[in-house]
Amino acid sequence: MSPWPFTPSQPRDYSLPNASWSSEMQRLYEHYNNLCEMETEGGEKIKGAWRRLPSYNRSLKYATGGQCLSKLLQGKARIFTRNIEEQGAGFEYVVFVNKQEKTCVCVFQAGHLLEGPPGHVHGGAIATIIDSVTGTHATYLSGPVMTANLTVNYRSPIPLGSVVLVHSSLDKTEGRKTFLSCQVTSTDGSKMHTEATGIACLCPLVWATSWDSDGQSSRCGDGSSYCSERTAEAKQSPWAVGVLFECILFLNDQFSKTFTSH
Ligand SMILES: CCCCCCCCCCCCCC(=O)SCCNC(=O)CCNC(=O)[C@H](O)C(C)(C)COP(=O)(O)OP(=O)(O)OC[C@H]1O[C@@H](n2cnc3c(N)ncnc32)[C@H](O)[C@@H]1OP(=O)(O)O
Repeated sequence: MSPWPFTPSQPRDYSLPNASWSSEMQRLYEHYNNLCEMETEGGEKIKGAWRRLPSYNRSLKYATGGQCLSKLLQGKARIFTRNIEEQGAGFEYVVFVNKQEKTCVCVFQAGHLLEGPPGHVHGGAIATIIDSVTGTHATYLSGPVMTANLTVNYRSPIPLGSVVLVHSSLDKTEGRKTFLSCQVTSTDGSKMHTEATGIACLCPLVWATSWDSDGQSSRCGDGSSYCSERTAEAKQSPWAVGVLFECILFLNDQFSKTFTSH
């Protein structure tokens, strides 16, 4: 690892396969990944309806130029679902979105550190993956959001180590609010594990950016007019605002350390 924080490099994408993925996880990854690209009759490769979204371990890495800055400014902060170093021990997941249908699916393998009831996944961990998937989906559709409401109904326990599908769909948008429904099911769809609804609210301060139709760069999706206005603002200064925000957090952190050490 370079000691110099400004060395440009690609951030690690945690949604790519690793050795801990079970054959079922790998199979579903390949299934949805194949839907991201289609072959025409002439053998030409074209984009399919689905996109795989990258996943990083620090929020600033999603912003333009954030890879360098995150090393300097985000200190020890980590995205909750990506903070367990051991592969396969925590949240292993990959998110795909379908822009046309405004749906999203996450293939989720729950590791042994997520235990709640013996041999089964903790309810808080289930709510966490639901919040992450609906939050990611709403960000893709509307722009950077905060979860305002999440209502979860647990229908049947999820065995530790198993692979499940987390489906998120858009119910409606209303001003700054994006209403989503979510179901966690077995991979063959025969068992309902969890159902949830959520309301995501566009952030008052647009400090980060979302993915474009390739699921890669930093632009808002085709959300409401509010979102379009925000997109225009975000395009002008997406990471300048982010840097300012992060600087405030960083200085705040440093001041806190100084005061608590005396
Ligand atoms: C982003 C790029 C990075 C991507 C990383 C992706 C990977 C990670 C993804 C991880 C994702 C993880 C995600 C996370 O974990 S986010 C962390 C958990 N969430 C929070 O901490 C949010 C805390 N709450 C707030 O900050 C504010 O309350 C918000 C911002 C939500 C609204 O406060 P704000 O002062 O701005 O606006 P407002 O009060 O005028 O309300 C606006 C509208 O919303 C309606 N309303 C408000 N609350 C509720 C409610 N409870 N039920 C129903 N409706 C509600 C309200 O009536 C109004 O409606 P209307 O009057 O306009 O009709």
